[in-house]
Amino acid sequence: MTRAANAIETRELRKVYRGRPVVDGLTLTVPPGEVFGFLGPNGAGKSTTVKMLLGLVLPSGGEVRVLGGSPADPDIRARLGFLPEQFRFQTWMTGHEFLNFHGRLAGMKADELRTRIPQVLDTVGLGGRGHEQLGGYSKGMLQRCGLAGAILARPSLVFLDEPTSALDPIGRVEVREIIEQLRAAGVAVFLNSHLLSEVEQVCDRVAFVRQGRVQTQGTMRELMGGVVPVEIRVDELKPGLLDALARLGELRHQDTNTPGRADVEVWLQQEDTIPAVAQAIHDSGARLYALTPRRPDLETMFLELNDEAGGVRA
Ligand SMILES: Nc1ncnc2c1ncn2[C@@H]1O[C@H](COP(=O)(O)OP(=O)(O)OP(=O)(O)O)[C@@H](O)[C@H]1O
Repeated sequence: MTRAANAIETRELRKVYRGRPVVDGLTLTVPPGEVFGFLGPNGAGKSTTVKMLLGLVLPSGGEVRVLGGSPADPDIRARLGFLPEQFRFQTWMTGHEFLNFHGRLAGMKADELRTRIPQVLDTVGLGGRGHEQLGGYSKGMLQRCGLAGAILARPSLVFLDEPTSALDPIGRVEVREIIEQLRAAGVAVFLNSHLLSEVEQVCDRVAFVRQGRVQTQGTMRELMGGVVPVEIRVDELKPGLLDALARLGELRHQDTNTPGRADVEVWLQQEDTIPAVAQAIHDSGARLYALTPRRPDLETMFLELNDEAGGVRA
């Protein structure tokens, strides 16, 4: 372990429920101050992993360290923030009381909370609403309040589980800005979200997990480097054209439902193959109307990985 401890380190982490491994040898490293996206299909073991990282669930095997120590250590726990996906609030409390309660549980002093609570309410866009009862908050306001609770005690590592699921587009942008601020302040963020475009915009690195194992992880650039989807529109699929395209890349989609028009999507391994695609179309005698390389995005990557693994869900 280096002196500047990683925010998260797991090695061969396992959790077995009723004889079935749901986290199955998961190895991850998240350096301090990094925004890390944790992605995977439903049932992949993401929440179970987060619970082990927070010390809420005991691993069946392997190692887990957060902020250089054990998540069971109260001093380490005091430096963790957590916004669960399904939060339950005491509806009779005001926003301010809720934060005060959580702040006291985290060991914060009354003096500090008096200045810190209005600050975090402002940060999450609830400035001036702290005196209202949570029972009267909208879903989005509750989620904002939960986020305020997660960052209240100035944690070094924050877990955000679907932090924008209840928010409108403006709220989503605001949460992204809060995540950027956390990064700038050196706080590591472990983000679990099905909104891939959101993850793409904010994360330094992502890991794809499937059936309890990390399938791939890397920076956005590393992950996106591998494949170039190209959309092609021709007047008709002349004989041999599909075969020729299949030799150049992987055919992912075709649509010949509209008379006088055929759409094909082919995934190439490298940009340099694009001229050969144009040549193959020309050689087939088809008329070319569009040849559009798409910048690969996380969604493409996600679907590709899911397909490779057989697309079976846990
Ligand atoms: N306490 C438990 N007892 C038994 N099985 C469990 C328990 N918690 C989770 N599981 C099982 O472990 C598997 C992984 O669940 P987990 O909630 O970690 O997945 P996830 O990746 O977070 O899914 P989602 O994206 O749907 O939230 C699922 O098959 C689930 O049924």
